Amino acid sequence: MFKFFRKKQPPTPAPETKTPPAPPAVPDAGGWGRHVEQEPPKPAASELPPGEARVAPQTVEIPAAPPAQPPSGTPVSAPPPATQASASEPASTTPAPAVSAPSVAPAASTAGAASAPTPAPAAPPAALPPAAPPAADPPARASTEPPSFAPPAAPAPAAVPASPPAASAVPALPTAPTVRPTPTAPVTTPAPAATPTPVVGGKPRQRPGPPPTRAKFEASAPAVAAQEAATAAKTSWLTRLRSGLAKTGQSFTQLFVNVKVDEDLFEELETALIMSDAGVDAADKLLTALRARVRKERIEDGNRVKEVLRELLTEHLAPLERAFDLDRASPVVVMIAGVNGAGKTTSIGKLARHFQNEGKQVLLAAGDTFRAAAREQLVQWGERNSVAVIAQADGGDPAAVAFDAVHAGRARNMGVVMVDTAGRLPTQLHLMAELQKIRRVIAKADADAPHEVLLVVDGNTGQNALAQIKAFDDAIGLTGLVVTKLDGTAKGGILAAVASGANGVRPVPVYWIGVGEEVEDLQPFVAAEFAGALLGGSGNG
Ligand SMILES: Nc1nc2c(ncn2[C@@H]2O[C@H](COP(=O)(O)OP(=O)(O)OP(=O)(O)O)[C@@H](O)[C@H]2O)c(=O)[nH]1
Repeated sequence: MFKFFRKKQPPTPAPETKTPPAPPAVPDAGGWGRHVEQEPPKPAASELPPGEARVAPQTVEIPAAPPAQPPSGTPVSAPPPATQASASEPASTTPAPAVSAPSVAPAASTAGAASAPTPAPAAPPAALPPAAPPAADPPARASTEPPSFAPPAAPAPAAVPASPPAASAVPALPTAPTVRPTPTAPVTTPAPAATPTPVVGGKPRQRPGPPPTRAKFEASAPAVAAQEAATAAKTSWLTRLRSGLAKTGQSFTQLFVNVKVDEDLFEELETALIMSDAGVDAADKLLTALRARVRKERIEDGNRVKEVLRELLTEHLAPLERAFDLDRASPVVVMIAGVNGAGKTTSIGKLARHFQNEGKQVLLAAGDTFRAAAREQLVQWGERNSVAVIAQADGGDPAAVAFDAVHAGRARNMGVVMVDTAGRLPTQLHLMAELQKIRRVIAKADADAPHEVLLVVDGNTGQNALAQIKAFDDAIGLTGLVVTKLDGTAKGGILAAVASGANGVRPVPVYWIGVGEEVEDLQPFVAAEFAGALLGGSGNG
């Protein structure tokens, strides 16, 4: 199904009702290409009049798909759909006809046609009839919601268009052809959360308090095996973390080789800290404390100085370490923001897996309605993890998507709802206002939400990350950070700068750090591990 979704359609006759000129086809329909910074395809939500007359394409649910497609032509014997939808949504979604494979594939065609918001996409359909504006009156969306639940369509587009969602007046997501011969078997999405098969550890997190540990990323198994697996995973993670931060680590390591402990060493350490993006404030603070310890303990051994520095750095970073509480609400609504290409969507995909491993059911909201590839990317992650995705066609209103997703998440007793948003620079004020609107609208669906507002920061951006954190924090009140790409040219010291509140930044907790593109490359931030890796030492497990 997803293959079909991804299939790029020639930008031609697809959605007839869609007024806006279909943007040119995106050269990179694979969905993984980094997109260029661009203007939004529509007036930012914030710019719309209060009654916002844009017709939001109807929100649809792109159900979780089974990882492997059945061989085409093979009738899929309907595994009694324990799907999310069936579990939580009553009759309407599960019904017999079984065949309906709407939203998804069509989304492909829609996406295909409209999936080219590359340069400066067209304005939204001005002429289309107004639809329930989420901002003005979000609750109204609920009525239009019943996101059609679609069993994954077979890849090959065939002739049988399935019944489309509700509103056909809206360009919405068309229907999905399906190949299946027998209408009996809803090739149903293997209910993700309900059936914690491959991915899931199954047991809810017993979290209160303790610092994050790696063990949780291991699937549950017999105790011993799980323990071993956890140990192996941890070792592997530390190795990756160290290798990600190797550049900085080496520069510190060299300083301590056969070194005489004197003022020259402190000066070199100060330079190394500043070069690592730790900033002057953090460097001063750390070295002042280090000098004091060296004096007090009469340390003359370079390795011991390094150990002490690691302890001090750990203490310095500790306030940023915080366990992510998955049990505080149901669902925990997580809004994710960041500049373009920071790694938001990828991180959401990884986190979805991690949360599943914690025994939580996850629902994703494709709130990046600006870049078609972003939605496809999210759907792909959803497919991998058997997680449903709430989406709209291109040009949809991200706030509406967020609203619908939170609403659906509550109705279905999801554990976590993660809302992706389009990348934006803090200087794009109208887009920052749009982000604020998304946050407000989420709160209309659930007064306590979003429970977490995370900023994804590319670790390679160095000191510029501080400006990003401050701007996003001012705009939407961050509750946490995800720092990605620490495996690249990142120097890692930026976290020390955050911890020291450099440049007026609030020391926002760092929930996760990423050192690669694989799921296991995103792990909870643990101050001691990070300090060890940054200094090129053996890190503290
Ligand atoms: N090396 C490395 N690459 C990463 C990491 N996290 C994300 N990426 C890659 O960064 C690229 C951009 O990631 P996305 O998730 O698309 O970023 P985004 O913030 O959603 O992008 P926009 O939607 O354009 O704003 C992708 O190629 C990811 O695979 C990481 O920790 N390390």
